[in-house]
Amino acid sequence: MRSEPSSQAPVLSARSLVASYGRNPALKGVSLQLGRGEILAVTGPSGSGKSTLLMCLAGVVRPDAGEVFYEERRISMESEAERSRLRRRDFGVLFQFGQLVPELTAIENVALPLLLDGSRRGAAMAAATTWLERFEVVGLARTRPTEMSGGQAQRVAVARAMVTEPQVLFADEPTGALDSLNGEQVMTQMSRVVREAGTSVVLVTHDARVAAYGDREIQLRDGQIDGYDGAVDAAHVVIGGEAS
Ligand SMILES: Nc1ncnc2c1ncn2[C@@H]1O[C@H](COP(=O)(O)OP(=O)(O)OP(=O)(O)O)[C@@H](O)[C@H]1O
Repeated sequence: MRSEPSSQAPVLSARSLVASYGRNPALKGVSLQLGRGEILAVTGPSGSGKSTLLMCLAGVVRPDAGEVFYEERRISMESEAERSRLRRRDFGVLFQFGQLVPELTAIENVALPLLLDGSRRGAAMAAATTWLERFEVVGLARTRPTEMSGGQAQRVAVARAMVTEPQVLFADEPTGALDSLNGEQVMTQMSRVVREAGTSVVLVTHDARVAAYGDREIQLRDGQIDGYDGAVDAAHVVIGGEAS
C-alpha cells in the first residue's frame, strides 16, 4: 500500500474536521485527502469516529468546524438541499446491512436511485440489469431481499450504490454482516468494479482483511488520525492540503 495520497488533485478532501454529539466529541480535527480512483481505508477501534467521519465527508452531517471539499465545492458550507442532490448524483453510500427495501425485488431496489432522480422506468431497469450482471446476481433480479442470502443481498446493495455511477462511494463496514468467505467475495467484486469504473472509495472498516483492499489506510483513534498504513506516524498527517 502507498502511504502518501496521490499527487493528482484530490477528488475529496477534509481540513481539520471537528464534530460532536452534544458534549461528546467524535472528531477532533481530522484532515485527509482522497485521490481520484483511490480506495482509502479508514480503520480504528469502535467509537474512534470512523462513521462520523464518513458522514461528514458524504455531506450527511455538517461538521461543527473544519471543511469538506468535493472537487471545487466546499460542501460543508452548502445547504441540505444542495448536499442532498450531491448525494443522489455524485455519491454512493453503502452500509453494513445493505438496507434494501424489503417489498421491492432486486432489480427494483437497484433501479430505485435512478427513478428517484427522475430517470424513465425502462432506462432505470436496463441500467439496474447491467449492474446486477456486474455483481453476478442478475439471476436474482425478480427476488426480494428476504429470499436472498446475506452475501447476495449485499451484492445487490453494492449494485444499487453504483447504479448512479458515483464519483465517490462511501462504504461503512460493507462486509460487517457477512462471514469471511462472503465478505471476501463482496470485497473482491466491489474493488474490481470500482476500479473498472474509476470510482473513488472511502472504505470504513475495523477489519484488517477488508482494509487490505485499500490503496492507502488511515487509522483513527479517539477522533484523531493516529497513523497511516499500520505505522503510527504523525509526520504524514495532511494539514491544510499539504503534508506537514
Ligand atoms: N448518535 C450519537 N449520539 C451520541 N453519541 C454518538 C452518536 N453516534 C456516535 N456517537 C459517539 O461518537 C463517537 C464516535 O462514534 P462513531 O460511530 O463515529 O465511531 P466508529 O469508529 O464508527 O465506531 P463503530 O466502529 O463502533 O461503528 C463515539 O464516542 C460514539 O459513542
